[in-house]
Amino acid sequence: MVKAVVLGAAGGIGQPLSLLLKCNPLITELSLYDIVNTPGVAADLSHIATPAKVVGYLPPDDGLKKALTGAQVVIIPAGVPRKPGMTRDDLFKINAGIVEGLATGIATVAPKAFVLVISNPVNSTVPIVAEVFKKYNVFDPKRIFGVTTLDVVRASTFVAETIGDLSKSADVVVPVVGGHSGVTIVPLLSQSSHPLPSGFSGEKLDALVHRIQFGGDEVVKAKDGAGSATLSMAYAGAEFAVKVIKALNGQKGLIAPSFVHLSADPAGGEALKKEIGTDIEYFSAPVELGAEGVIKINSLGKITPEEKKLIEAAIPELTNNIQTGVAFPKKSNL
Ligand SMILES: NC(=O)c1ccc[n+]([C@@H]2O[C@H](COP(=O)([O-])OP(=O)(O)OC[C@H]3O[C@@H](n4cnc5c(N)ncnc54)[C@H](O)[C@@H]3O)[C@@H](O)[C@H]2O)c1
Ligand SMILES: O=C(O)C[C@H](O)C(=O)O
Repeated sequence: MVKAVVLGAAGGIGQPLSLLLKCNPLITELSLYDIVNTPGVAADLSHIATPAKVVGYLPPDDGLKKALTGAQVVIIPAGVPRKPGMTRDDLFKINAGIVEGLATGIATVAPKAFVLVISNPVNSTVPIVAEVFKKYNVFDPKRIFGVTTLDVVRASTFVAETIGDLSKSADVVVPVVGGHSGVTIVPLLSQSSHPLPSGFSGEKLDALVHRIQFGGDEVVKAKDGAGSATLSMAYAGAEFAVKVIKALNGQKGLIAPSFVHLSADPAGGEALKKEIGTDIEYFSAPVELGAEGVIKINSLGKITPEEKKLIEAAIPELTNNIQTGVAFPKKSNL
């Protein structure tokens, strides 16, 4: 019996994500919350012949509280998306307050739930959720995840394209670490389960790294003002959520990169901090999942000098994004 909740469920990501969750038989209750349209989305999904009972909630009559009551997994795709010319950081002004409000709801109603943050800028919104949870004395770093799975999905697809065999894309595994925006996205292509063609180096390799780092821009540009990635994000979000739910149900050996507070690791993430050469608070790294959340944060493994440079280049922006997120709830009156 698993109750999953989508906050922002009527949006571009929220609807297809809710569809994929409704299709997963591991979920028995699916609550959809948004400031608009959730009764319709829920009625529509509720006709699908799968186990989950779907209910839609709106803000009046304690809708958020009702949606969250008894939740084990809460996924947050609420917030505004980018338009061409914007960075993810440009979304902070609006999305920080939205995420803070929703995090307050979770901290007070379902403080033990696993929280999966999709709303951008992820490098800052995850620290906002953590700070709100600290405010309410319910912070458990093992249960708060920034969803960076879309970067992993893109890396698999683009590597399969490079190899010239898209049929392999679902099998290609490439760890992507760091954060979720531009240069903070660091694909460890040297660890790809499917090696790149021989001689694939220099400018070609740089171009592939760049495409993974800035894959979001491709979609924003193509959508031409109508938003950013929604369908691929729903796919990626459902993939990560299902892994978390399987771990919650006792399945062992599940590992996925996620942007987490490094104190989620029993050893405080000290080994990872040494590997990346900095005392940063949050980082996306492969985490081992268990019934209580993060069991441990894995080592990045053997990385090339070029990948080390990419990590070094990621740290200043990442540090800045994290500080912006950490500072936000302290300044707010919520
Ligand atoms: N982590 C990632 O990899 C990733 C990928 C794609 C998009 N995103 C981010 O996800 C967010 C959502 O993108 P989208 O395309 O679905 O946007 P969208 O505008 O289509 O949908 C957002 C939804 O959030 C709802 N919402 C706004 N305020 C709310 C509140 N206070 N409570 C509940 N719901 C609220 C809106 O009503 C809307 O339905 C954006 O911030 C986007 O940048 C992240
Ligand atoms: O690019 C965006 O703004 C959305 C998302 O973060 C993405 O990577 O597609």
